[in-house]
Amino acid sequence: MNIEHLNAKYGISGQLKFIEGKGRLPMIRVSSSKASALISIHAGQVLSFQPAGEPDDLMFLSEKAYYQVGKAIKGGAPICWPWFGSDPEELGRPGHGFVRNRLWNVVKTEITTNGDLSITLGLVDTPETQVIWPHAFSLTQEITIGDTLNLELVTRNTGTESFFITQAFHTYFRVGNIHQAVVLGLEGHEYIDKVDSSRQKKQVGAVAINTEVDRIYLDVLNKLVIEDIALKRRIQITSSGNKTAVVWNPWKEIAVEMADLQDMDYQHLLCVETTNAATDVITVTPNNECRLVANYRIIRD
Ligand SMILES: O=P(O)(O)OC[C@H]1O[C@@H](O)[C@H](O)[C@@H](O)[C@@H]1O
Repeated sequence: MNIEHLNAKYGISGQLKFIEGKGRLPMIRVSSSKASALISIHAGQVLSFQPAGEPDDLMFLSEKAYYQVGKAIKGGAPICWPWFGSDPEELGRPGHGFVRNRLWNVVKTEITTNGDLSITLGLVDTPETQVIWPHAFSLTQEITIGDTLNLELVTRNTGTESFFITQAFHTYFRVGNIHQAVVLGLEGHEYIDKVDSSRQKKQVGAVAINTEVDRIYLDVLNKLVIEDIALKRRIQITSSGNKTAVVWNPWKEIAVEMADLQDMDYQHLLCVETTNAATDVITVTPNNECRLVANYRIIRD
Protein backbone atom coordinates (compact mmCIF):
# COMPACT_ATOMS: atom_id res chain seq x y z
CA MET A 1 0.00 0.00 0.00
CA ASN A 2 1.37 3.35 -0.99
CA ILE A 3 1.00 5.84 1.87
CA GLU A 4 1.21 8.85 -0.45
CA HIS A 5 -1.60 7.55 -2.65
CA LEU A 6 -3.74 6.72 0.38
CA ASN A 7 -3.29 10.23 1.75
CA ALA A 8 -4.10 11.78 -1.62
CA LYS A 9 -7.27 9.71 -1.99
CA TYR A 10 -8.54 9.28 1.56
CA GLY A 11 -6.65 11.71 3.82
CA ILE A 12 -8.61 14.48 5.56
CA SER A 13 -6.56 17.59 6.10
CA GLY A 14 -5.51 18.12 9.72
CA GLN A 15 -7.64 15.22 10.97
CA LEU A 16 -6.90 11.93 9.24
CA LYS A 17 -3.54 10.84 7.96
CA PHE A 18 -2.12 7.60 6.62
CA ILE A 19 1.25 6.75 8.09
CA GLU A 20 3.76 3.95 8.05
CA GLY A 21 3.33 2.41 11.49
CA LYS A 22 5.30 -0.14 13.47
CA GLY A 23 6.59 -3.03 11.38
CA ARG A 24 6.12 -0.67 8.39
CA LEU A 25 2.42 -1.55 8.41
CA PRO A 26 0.05 1.05 6.94
CA MET A 27 -1.94 2.79 9.65
CA ILE A 28 -4.36 5.67 10.04
CA ARG A 29 -3.78 8.36 12.60
CA VAL A 30 -6.87 10.34 13.56
CA SER A 31 -6.59 13.53 15.50
CA SER A 32 -9.75 15.60 15.77
CA SER A 33 -11.20 18.01 18.32
CA LYS A 34 -13.16 15.04 19.73
CA ALA A 35 -10.57 12.28 19.97
CA SER A 36 -7.37 10.75 18.76
CA ALA A 37 -7.08 7.21 17.43
CA LEU A 38 -4.76 4.83 15.67
CA ILE A 39 -6.03 2.19 13.28
CA SER A 40 -4.02 -0.54 11.60
CA ILE A 41 -5.12 -1.37 8.05
CA HIS A 42 -3.38 -4.70 8.57
CA ALA A 43 -6.00 -6.64 10.54
CA GLY A 44 -8.54 -3.81 10.21
CA GLN A 45 -7.90 -3.11 13.84
CA VAL A 46 -8.37 -0.07 16.04
CA LEU A 47 -5.26 0.07 18.24
CA SER A 48 -5.91 3.20 20.24
CA PHE A 49 -8.79 5.54 21.03
CA GLN A 50 -8.57 8.46 23.42
CA PRO A 51 -11.32 11.06 23.67
CA ALA A 52 -10.12 14.67 24.01
CA GLY A 53 -9.41 15.55 27.62
CA GLU A 54 -9.22 11.92 28.76
CA PRO A 55 -5.91 11.04 30.45
CA ASP A 56 -5.94 7.36 29.45
CA ASP A 57 -6.49 5.34 26.33
CA LEU A 58 -9.66 3.26 26.10
CA MET A 59 -7.58 0.33 24.97
CA PHE A 60 -4.76 -1.86 26.10
CA LEU A 61 -2.07 -2.36 23.46
CA SER A 62 0.83 -4.67 24.25
CA GLU A 63 4.34 -3.24 24.12
CA LYS A 64 5.37 -6.65 22.81
CA ALA A 65 2.70 -6.92 20.12
CA TYR A 66 3.74 -8.33 16.74
CA TYR A 67 3.42 -6.01 13.77
CA GLN A 68 3.83 -8.58 11.04
CA VAL A 69 1.77 -9.75 8.12
CA GLY A 70 0.32 -13.13 9.08
CA LYS A 71 0.29 -12.37 12.81
CA ALA A 72 -2.37 -10.88 15.05
CA ILE A 73 -1.70 -7.65 16.94
CA LYS A 74 -2.13 -8.12 20.69
CA GLY A 75 -4.38 -5.33 21.90
CA GLY A 76 -6.90 -2.82 20.61
CA ALA A 77 -9.97 -4.29 18.94
CA PRO A 78 -9.08 -7.39 16.89
CA ILE A 79 -11.79 -8.78 14.63
CA CYS A 80 -12.54 -12.49 15.00
CA TRP A 81 -14.27 -13.66 11.83
CA PRO A 82 -15.74 -15.86 10.31
CA TRP A 83 -15.33 -17.94 13.41
CA PHE A 84 -14.77 -17.09 17.03
CA GLY A 85 -12.39 -19.32 19.01
CA SER A 86 -10.97 -22.54 17.67
CA ASP A 87 -11.64 -23.81 14.16
CA PRO A 88 -15.29 -25.00 14.22
CA GLU A 89 -14.57 -27.70 11.64
CA GLU A 90 -11.30 -28.77 13.27
CA LEU A 91 -9.36 -28.43 10.03
CA GLY A 92 -6.36 -26.91 11.75
CA ARG A 93 -7.16 -23.34 10.71
CA PRO A 94 -6.12 -20.52 13.06
CA GLY A 95 -8.14 -19.56 16.12
CA HIS A 96 -10.46 -16.56 15.72
CA GLY A 97 -10.55 -16.80 11.91
CA PHE A 98 -8.40 -15.27 9.23
CA VAL A 99 -9.05 -11.53 9.04
CA ARG A 100 -7.14 -10.34 12.10
CA ASN A 101 -3.81 -11.09 10.47
CA ARG A 102 -4.19 -9.84 6.92
CA LEU A 103 -4.26 -6.53 5.11
CA TRP A 104 -7.69 -4.95 4.65
CA ASN A 105 -8.68 -2.40 1.99
CA VAL A 106 -9.61 1.20 2.58
CA VAL A 107 -13.16 1.67 1.29
CA LYS A 108 -13.85 5.28 2.30
CA THR A 109 -13.22 8.02 4.84
CA GLU A 110 -15.53 10.91 5.64
CA ILE A 111 -16.59 13.52 8.16
CA THR A 112 -20.10 12.71 9.33
CA THR A 113 -22.83 15.34 9.73
CA ASN A 114 -22.10 15.64 13.45
CA GLY A 115 -18.37 16.10 12.92
CA ASP A 116 -17.22 12.56 13.71
CA LEU A 117 -14.66 10.83 11.52
CA SER A 118 -15.75 7.68 9.80
CA ILE A 119 -13.40 5.17 8.22
CA THR A 120 -14.61 2.11 6.36
CA LEU A 121 -12.25 -0.79 5.83
CA GLY A 122 -13.16 -3.91 3.93
CA LEU A 123 -12.26 -7.34 2.68
CA VAL A 124 -13.69 -9.52 -0.03
CA ASP A 125 -12.99 -13.15 -0.78
CA THR A 126 -9.99 -13.99 -2.94
CA PRO A 127 -8.68 -17.31 -4.27
CA GLU A 128 -6.54 -17.41 -1.11
CA THR A 129 -9.46 -16.91 1.31
CA GLN A 130 -11.54 -19.40 -0.70
CA VAL A 131 -8.96 -22.06 0.14
CA ILE A 132 -9.33 -21.27 3.86
CA TRP A 133 -13.08 -20.69 3.83
CA PRO A 134 -14.91 -21.54 0.57
CA HIS A 135 -17.46 -18.74 0.52
CA ALA A 136 -17.98 -15.50 -1.38
CA PHE A 137 -18.27 -12.56 0.98
CA SER A 138 -17.87 -8.87 1.46
CA LEU A 139 -16.86 -7.80 4.97
CA THR A 140 -16.80 -4.14 5.95
CA GLN A 141 -16.01 -2.44 9.19
CA GLU A 142 -17.13 1.13 9.74
CA ILE A 143 -15.11 2.79 12.49
CA THR A 144 -16.57 6.05 13.77
CA ILE A 145 -14.45 8.27 15.96
CA GLY A 146 -16.16 10.98 17.94
CA ASP A 147 -16.82 11.37 21.66
CA THR A 148 -17.35 7.60 21.52
CA LEU A 149 -15.83 4.87 19.41
CA ASN A 150 -18.33 3.00 17.26
CA LEU A 151 -17.52 -0.22 15.40
CA GLU A 152 -19.89 -1.74 12.89
CA LEU A 153 -19.02 -5.01 11.18
CA VAL A 154 -21.17 -5.96 8.22
CA THR A 155 -20.95 -9.39 6.62
CA ARG A 156 -22.53 -9.74 3.20
CA ASN A 157 -23.01 -13.03 1.46
CA THR A 158 -22.12 -12.40 -2.21
CA GLY A 159 -22.34 -16.08 -3.14
CA THR A 160 -25.17 -18.42 -4.00
CA GLU A 161 -25.25 -20.57 -0.86
CA SER A 162 -25.89 -19.70 2.76
CA PHE A 163 -22.98 -19.66 5.18
CA PHE A 164 -22.67 -19.64 8.96
CA ILE A 165 -20.45 -17.40 11.03
CA THR A 166 -19.46 -16.68 14.58
CA GLN A 167 -17.53 -13.46 15.23
CA ALA A 168 -16.30 -10.91 17.75
CA PHE A 169 -14.92 -7.54 18.55
CA HIS A 170 -12.21 -9.05 20.74
CA THR A 171 -11.56 -5.71 22.43
CA TYR A 172 -8.76 -5.30 24.95
CA PHE A 173 -9.72 -2.54 27.39
CA ARG A 174 -7.09 -0.82 29.50
CA VAL A 175 -7.74 -1.09 33.22
CA GLY A 176 -5.74 0.59 35.97
CA ASN A 177 -5.63 -2.46 38.22
CA ILE A 178 -7.45 -5.69 37.40
CA HIS A 179 -8.01 -6.33 41.11
CA GLN A 180 -10.14 -3.19 41.23
CA ALA A 181 -12.11 -3.64 38.02
CA VAL A 182 -15.46 -5.37 37.58
CA VAL A 183 -17.91 -5.98 34.75
CA LEU A 184 -21.51 -4.99 35.45
CA GLY A 185 -24.62 -6.08 33.55
CA LEU A 186 -23.99 -9.84 33.53
CA GLU A 187 -25.51 -10.55 36.94
CA GLY A 188 -27.86 -13.54 36.82
CA HIS A 189 -26.76 -14.59 33.32
CA GLU A 190 -25.69 -18.11 32.41
CA TYR A 191 -22.17 -18.58 31.11
CA ILE A 192 -19.98 -21.28 29.65
CA ASP A 193 -16.87 -21.50 31.78
CA LYS A 194 -14.03 -22.35 29.39
CA VAL A 195 -11.56 -22.77 32.23
CA ASP A 196 -13.79 -25.37 33.92
CA SER A 197 -14.49 -27.93 31.16
CA SER A 198 -17.06 -25.58 29.58
CA ARG A 199 -19.51 -26.16 32.43
CA GLN A 200 -22.54 -23.90 32.34
CA LYS A 201 -22.87 -21.69 35.41
CA LYS A 202 -24.85 -18.70 36.62
CA GLN A 203 -23.19 -15.37 37.33
CA VAL A 204 -23.78 -14.10 40.84
CA GLY A 205 -23.12 -10.39 41.27
CA ALA A 206 -20.60 -8.35 39.28
CA VAL A 207 -17.83 -10.17 37.40
CA ALA A 208 -14.63 -9.73 39.39
CA ILE A 209 -11.35 -11.04 37.98
CA ASN A 210 -9.00 -12.74 40.43
CA THR A 211 -7.84 -15.71 38.38
CA GLU A 212 -7.81 -16.77 34.71
CA VAL A 213 -11.26 -15.94 33.33
CA ASP A 214 -12.55 -17.18 29.98
CA ARG A 215 -16.33 -17.17 29.80
CA ILE A 216 -19.01 -16.95 27.16
CA TYR A 217 -22.04 -15.23 28.65
CA LEU A 218 -25.38 -16.14 27.08
CA ASP A 219 -28.45 -14.03 26.28
CA VAL A 220 -26.70 -10.84 27.31
CA LEU A 221 -28.18 -7.37 27.55
CA ASN A 222 -27.10 -4.75 25.05
CA LYS A 223 -25.36 -2.66 27.71
CA LEU A 224 -22.39 -3.74 29.82
CA VAL A 225 -20.15 -1.59 31.96
CA ILE A 226 -16.55 -1.97 33.10
CA GLU A 227 -16.11 -0.20 36.39
CA ASP A 228 -12.47 0.72 36.86
CA ILE A 229 -11.74 2.15 40.31
CA ALA A 230 -8.02 2.68 39.68
CA LEU A 231 -8.49 4.77 36.52
CA LYS A 232 -11.58 6.40 38.07
CA ARG A 233 -13.74 5.68 35.04
CA ARG A 234 -16.42 3.45 33.65
CA ILE A 235 -16.51 2.10 30.12
CA GLN A 236 -19.98 1.64 28.73
CA ILE A 237 -20.27 -0.99 26.00
CA THR A 238 -23.48 -0.80 24.01
CA SER A 239 -24.00 -3.43 21.36
CA SER A 240 -26.41 -4.85 18.84
CA GLY A 241 -26.45 -7.96 16.70
CA ASN A 242 -25.10 -10.20 19.46
CA LYS A 243 -26.61 -12.55 21.99
CA THR A 244 -23.31 -13.45 23.66
CA ALA A 245 -20.38 -11.66 25.27
CA VAL A 246 -16.99 -12.98 26.30
CA VAL A 247 -15.01 -11.93 29.35
CA TRP A 248 -11.36 -12.92 29.14
CA ASN A 249 -8.24 -12.28 31.16
CA PRO A 250 -5.32 -14.72 30.83
CA TRP A 251 -4.01 -14.08 34.36
CA LYS A 252 -0.37 -14.46 35.25
CA GLU A 253 0.64 -17.98 34.18
CA ILE A 254 -0.77 -17.69 30.66
CA ALA A 255 0.47 -14.12 30.26
CA VAL A 256 3.98 -15.33 31.05
CA GLU A 257 3.67 -17.97 28.32
CA MET A 258 2.48 -15.46 25.71
CA ALA A 259 5.46 -14.06 23.82
CA ASP A 260 3.54 -10.93 22.87
CA LEU A 261 2.55 -9.96 26.43
CA GLN A 262 4.68 -8.75 29.29
CA ASP A 263 4.40 -10.85 32.43
CA MET A 264 2.43 -8.28 34.41
CA ASP A 265 0.24 -7.04 31.56
CA TYR A 266 -2.67 -9.15 32.77
CA GLN A 267 -3.13 -6.58 35.52
CA HIS A 268 -3.84 -3.87 32.98
CA LEU A 269 -6.06 -5.54 30.40
CA LEU A 270 -9.57 -6.83 30.35
CA CYS A 271 -11.28 -8.24 27.27
CA VAL A 272 -15.03 -7.76 27.21
CA GLU A 273 -15.95 -8.98 23.78
CA THR A 274 -19.11 -8.36 21.79
CA THR A 275 -19.66 -11.74 20.20
CA ASN A 276 -21.72 -14.20 18.29
CA ALA A 277 -20.18 -17.25 19.95
CA ALA A 278 -21.11 -20.76 21.13
CA THR A 279 -24.76 -21.31 20.17
CA ASP A 280 -25.05 -17.74 18.88
CA VAL A 281 -24.29 -18.73 15.28
CA ILE A 282 -25.46 -16.46 12.48
CA THR A 283 -26.76 -17.75 9.16
CA VAL A 284 -26.19 -15.37 6.26
CA THR A 285 -28.25 -16.22 3.19
CA PRO A 286 -27.22 -15.18 -0.36
CA ASN A 287 -27.46 -11.44 -1.03
CA ASN A 288 -28.17 -10.76 2.63
CA GLU A 289 -26.07 -9.30 5.39
CA CYS A 290 -25.68 -9.30 9.14
CA ARG A 291 -24.45 -6.47 11.33
CA LEU A 292 -22.56 -6.50 14.60
CA VAL A 293 -22.22 -3.17 16.38
CA ALA A 294 -20.32 -2.08 19.47
CA ASN A 295 -20.13 1.41 20.91
CA TYR A 296 -17.63 2.35 23.60
CA ARG A 297 -18.03 5.39 25.84
CA ILE A 298 -15.81 6.46 28.72
CA ILE A 299 -17.80 7.86 31.63
CA ARG A 300 -16.32 9.84 34.44
CA ASP A 301 -18.31 10.98 37.47
O1 LIG B 1 -5.66 -14.96 20.38
P1 LIG B 1 -5.62 -14.00 21.52
O2 LIG B 1 -5.81 -12.59 21.13
O3 LIG B 1 -4.42 -14.25 22.37
O4 LIG B 1 -6.86 -14.32 22.43
C1 LIG B 1 -7.05 -15.61 22.89
C2 LIG B 1 -8.26 -15.71 23.79
O5 LIG B 1 -9.36 -15.07 23.18
C3 LIG B 1 -10.57 -15.14 23.91
O6 LIG B 1 -11.56 -14.49 23.17
C4 LIG B 1 -10.95 -16.56 24.08
O7 LIG B 1 -12.17 -16.65 24.80
C5 LIG B 1 -9.84 -17.30 24.77
O8 LIG B 1 -10.18 -18.67 24.87
C6 LIG B 1 -8.54 -17.16 24.01
O9 LIG B 1 -7.50 -17.75 24.75
